[in-house]
Amino acid sequence: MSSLDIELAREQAHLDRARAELGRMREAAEALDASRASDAVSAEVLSRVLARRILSLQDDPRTTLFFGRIDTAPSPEHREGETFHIGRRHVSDGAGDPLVVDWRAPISGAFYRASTADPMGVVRRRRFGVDHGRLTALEDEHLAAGSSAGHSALLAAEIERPRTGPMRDIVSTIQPEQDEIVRSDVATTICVQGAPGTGKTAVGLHRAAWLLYSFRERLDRAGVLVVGPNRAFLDHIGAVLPSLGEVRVGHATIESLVGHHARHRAEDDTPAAALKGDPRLAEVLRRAVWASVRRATEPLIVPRGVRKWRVPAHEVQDVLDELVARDVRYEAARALLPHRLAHHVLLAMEAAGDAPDDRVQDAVAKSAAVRSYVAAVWPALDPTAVLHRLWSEPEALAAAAEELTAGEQALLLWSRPPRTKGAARWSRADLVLLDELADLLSRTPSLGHVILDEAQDLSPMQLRAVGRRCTTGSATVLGDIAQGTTTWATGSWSEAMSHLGKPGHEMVELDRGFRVPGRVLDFAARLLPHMSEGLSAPRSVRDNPGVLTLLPVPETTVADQLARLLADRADEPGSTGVIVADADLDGLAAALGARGLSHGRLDVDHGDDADHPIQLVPATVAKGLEFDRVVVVEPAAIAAAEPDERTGLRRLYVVLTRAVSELTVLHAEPLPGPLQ
Ligand SMILES: Nc1ncnc2c1ncn2[C@@H]1O[C@H](COP(=O)(O)OP(=O)(O)OP(=O)(O)O)[C@@H](O)[C@H]1O
Repeated sequence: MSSLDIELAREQAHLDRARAELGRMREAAEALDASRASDAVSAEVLSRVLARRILSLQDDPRTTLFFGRIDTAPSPEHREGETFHIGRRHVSDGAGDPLVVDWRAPISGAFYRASTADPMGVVRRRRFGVDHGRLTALEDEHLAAGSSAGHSALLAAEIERPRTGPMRDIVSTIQPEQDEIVRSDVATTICVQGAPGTGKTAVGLHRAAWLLYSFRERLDRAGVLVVGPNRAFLDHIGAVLPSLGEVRVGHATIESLVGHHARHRAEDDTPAAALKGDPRLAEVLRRAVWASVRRATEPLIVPRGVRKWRVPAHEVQDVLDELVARDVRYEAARALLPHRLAHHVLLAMEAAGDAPDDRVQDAVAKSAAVRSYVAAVWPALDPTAVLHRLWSEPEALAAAAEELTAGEQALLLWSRPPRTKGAARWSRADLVLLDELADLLSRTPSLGHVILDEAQDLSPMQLRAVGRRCTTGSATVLGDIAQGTTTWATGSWSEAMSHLGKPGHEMVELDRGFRVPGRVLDFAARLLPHMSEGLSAPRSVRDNPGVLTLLPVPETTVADQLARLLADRADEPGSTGVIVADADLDGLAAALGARGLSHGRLDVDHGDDADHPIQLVPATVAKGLEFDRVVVVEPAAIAAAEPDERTGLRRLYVVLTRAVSELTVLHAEPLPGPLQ
């Protein structure tokens, strides 16, 4: 046996012991009896906590309990130094001593960040190779000052591994620059700009897991939410947090976030959609809501018994003015109004020599006279009624929209207004405005933390919708200006962050690409100078330079060529994505079906499906996804489907950067200029 084998056997013995102790921890949790709690409610809570704990103590035989280890330098307390095994969860022995420490524990930070330049008290970092739950290899890095940083074959193998099925966690190979983001303080809002495949999504998800571990009580209560561009993307990333033991993080698209006020049943044309996303609309809506508070022109008259009490209109107006000037929501102020008015009635009673008490004030506040007066001067509103009026009545819109030109107002008005708010066909952009209105009426509750992915595509009004869900919490905002494919995509992060309501954020850039191999990335980067100014070309850290094939074919043979290409690769491991202009998807799906090629479809509401190694992907759904092999069919058609040239090239940049090992570009039309 070599010394390496002996060491590996020792580590395997440690793993076996850790597994046994995890079993003991699970049995101990199973033996706890929730029914012993002092009352039924506590018993219910306790049994839920126990069930969760038992679940978290399950051992997954496919993985090991640890993937790394650090040895610390000797210290006065530990003359031999200490050893920590780093894994997905904490495991301790019967005496409470740790056998495995959670990757999120403070001590584990050194596993990810220690370097020869700054060893952080670590003398050796060990990584393990793993196969089917057993240790198969180990690799040591000596970090004592002066030694040179080595190349990690295990790290490289992890980065190079073929991709199948949904996204996996990267917990064993988080890079130092990524770890800094993951472990940023809970109060910090971070914006991460990064080229395709630099690990933004991975970092955001690991940050969520780290935050929940480090601030469990606060964040469990307040909630953590991941917001992504579409369902296919959420399905692609949806397994990462559960695999890290975090099952209580919500995942939402912008549409699902704002979609509870009404259903989306219509599409705006691009200029109207862009205008509805414009931040000036926030002021228009605010004015429309507060314009509903009328002037008090009549006195308030409250009959009680044989007497009638009177509050003059100017006194009522003072009450209204005071409530409007307070920084509270419309409905909250409305709820205060009856008592304020009743107070003035009481003052009138006292002035007349009566001595009314609190019960009288309550009764007056609830009286029919006060209620109908309040309904007249401060009417109850609902978001759909306000927006229905704005889009139907030119005068109402003009009164609220002084910052919009007449032409802009005309864009917003319905040509044939629906008779009632219930009959309105709301667009996606309308739903965001309805959400803004709902918040003007009653404050949206804030979550503890929001992870916002592909944030570059959000309109200012959408950013506000996300921002109001983390007013008292913090956010991690991930995106790439170069991948902005909406006409309202942001050109500046500081602007986007101010719409989100987080101007005091930290800005970080990731520039090491883990997905796309060098050849493919260089090809896609040719588009950059034609898309936006000042975007630096991304760098691939992949060992594999990748395969890039440009395949011009006669138009009539595109489907045949594609079918042949896919059939040739059918036995190779890993996933294949065929990315095609949305309008061509049905035709191509039928053509592949007719040629006997089984495939899945990643339409907007259909995520990763491991049963189908070949997926047909509409170009507008490809963002954020990745496949081992990608075939991009007819780039010119993909670019031409967008409303302008710049957006077309950006869409192309997104689809060309989805491949992990091989990109084939199949085209009958000439390639767009920069790619020729
Ligand atoms: N430290 C790492 N170790 C191993 N793999 C990594 C690491 N960081 C990122 N990856 C892998 O690189 C790929 C790209 O990561 P991710 O999807 O998070 O990038 P992204 O920046 O969000 O890309 P895009 O902008 O295209 O959406 C994923 O397969 C991810 O697992």
